[in-house]
Amino acid sequence: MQYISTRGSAPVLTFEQAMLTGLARDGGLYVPESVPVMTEAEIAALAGLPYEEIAFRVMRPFIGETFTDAEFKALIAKAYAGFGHAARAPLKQLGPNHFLLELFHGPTLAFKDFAMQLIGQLFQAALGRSGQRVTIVGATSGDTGSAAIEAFRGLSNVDVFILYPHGRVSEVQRRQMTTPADANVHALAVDGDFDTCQGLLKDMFNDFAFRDRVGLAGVNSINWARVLAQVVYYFSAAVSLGAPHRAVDFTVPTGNFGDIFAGYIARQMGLPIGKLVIATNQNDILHRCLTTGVYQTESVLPSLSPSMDIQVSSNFERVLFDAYGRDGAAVAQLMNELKGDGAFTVSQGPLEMLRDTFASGRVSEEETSATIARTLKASAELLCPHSAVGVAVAEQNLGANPMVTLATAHPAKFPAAVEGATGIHPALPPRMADLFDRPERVTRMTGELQAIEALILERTGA
Ligand SMILES: Cc1ncc(COP(=O)(O)O)c(C=O)c1O
Ligand SMILES: N[C@@H](CCOP(=O)(O)O)C(=O)O
Repeated sequence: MQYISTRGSAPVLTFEQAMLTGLARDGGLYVPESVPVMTEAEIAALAGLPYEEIAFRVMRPFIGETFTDAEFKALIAKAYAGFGHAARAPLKQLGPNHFLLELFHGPTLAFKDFAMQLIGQLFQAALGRSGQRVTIVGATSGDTGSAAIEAFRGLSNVDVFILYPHGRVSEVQRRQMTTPADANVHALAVDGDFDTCQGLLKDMFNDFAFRDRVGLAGVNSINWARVLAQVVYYFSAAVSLGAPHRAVDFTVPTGNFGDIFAGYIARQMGLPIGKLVIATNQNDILHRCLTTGVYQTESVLPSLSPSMDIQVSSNFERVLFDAYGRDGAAVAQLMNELKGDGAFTVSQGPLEMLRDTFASGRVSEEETSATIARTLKASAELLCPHSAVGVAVAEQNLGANPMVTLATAHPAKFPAAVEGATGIHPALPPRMADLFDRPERVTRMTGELQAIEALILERTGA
């Protein structure tokens, strides 16, 4: 299995190289050269298996020779051992044909743990045998950062720097990033929004001298391994609802487009997914793009669902690559327009492909609150605001197939939004009960690239 860049002019890599590389050197994102397809019998055989075994069977064809089967199974087992639910990703029924996939039973209470706990293991194994040292830099709107810190804290061959937008993450998210005492963890509060942080990260990857000097690695969903690990729960959910013998629809609260892109890959692998629905908050660039054909950035509006306050959805590039017939030059041209003008127009053929592949919907702040309140009343399920965006859009898209909405975070990560909607203050799990008593450690930064690079060089001694 080989990996190619969406911009067509970076070296072709193995799974291990793509995982450790993050962003391609031509600025593109790595994707598999071709997506392996599972037969109907292979998919049917997943029903009833433990999550870890499904993970092994779904991901194995993508990893090539990087790990033996026994090694890979052991790493998967370690990755999910700390989850607080035996099913890892349990399904709850919300209505006659509507299910919630709870993805928040990992150590940091968000879906990011599914991929981050695994790539923590994969990085350790790969770096352990090569003796290499890396500097992980991540951009976060709140959840990726805490999941990355949890997965990499305390490791001797990794430093982890997390850039988050100052004042734009929830207090629980901030404390999850600023309270770990490990010397290899560095939380940086940056003036700006998530797009500022992600832009800085991409600039670091494009600064080859810096990138090579610090051994830069990325754990955002620009890293293919992140997407791959997220493909698994589409399979586990769908087979428990009758796939491959019937199709299942999914609605995904969407920001950086990594999670829904994982659903797109699951469908390409042969999983019968009917509708694949993008749910956005008021930062609705993806919904507008599908509706009008124009991908036009606007300023990011702070919302009740801050982790989705994103305008530059990195993984959209991956689906554009397919929509443009895997023409890397055409994708590079669109991305240059985006960088220069803040917008691009999708041509007619690719737009039709996108519209055939995805449905979409946008949810206002009022609807988000109302959905949290309504769902609690109807189903006794307390939703986080991101999951509420998903449920609201899913309800507009219910059809004959079972609909699964991804519940991407635990309500206790966003107590103000949940309390505002329901009057209930969601409690953190007991293991995190002292989060507000732990001392914080954070460095405030302006959004200046050179200053951040200088700080990373100084802290790593590179
Ligand atoms: C809680 C939550 N829901 C949804 C999303 C959106 O996911 P994605 O960026 O993969 O589209 C995020 C951030 O990524 C998140 O943290
Ligand atoms: N919502 C995310 C934004 C970054 O997404 P990623 O999946 O690309 O890491 C966050 O919580 O940080």
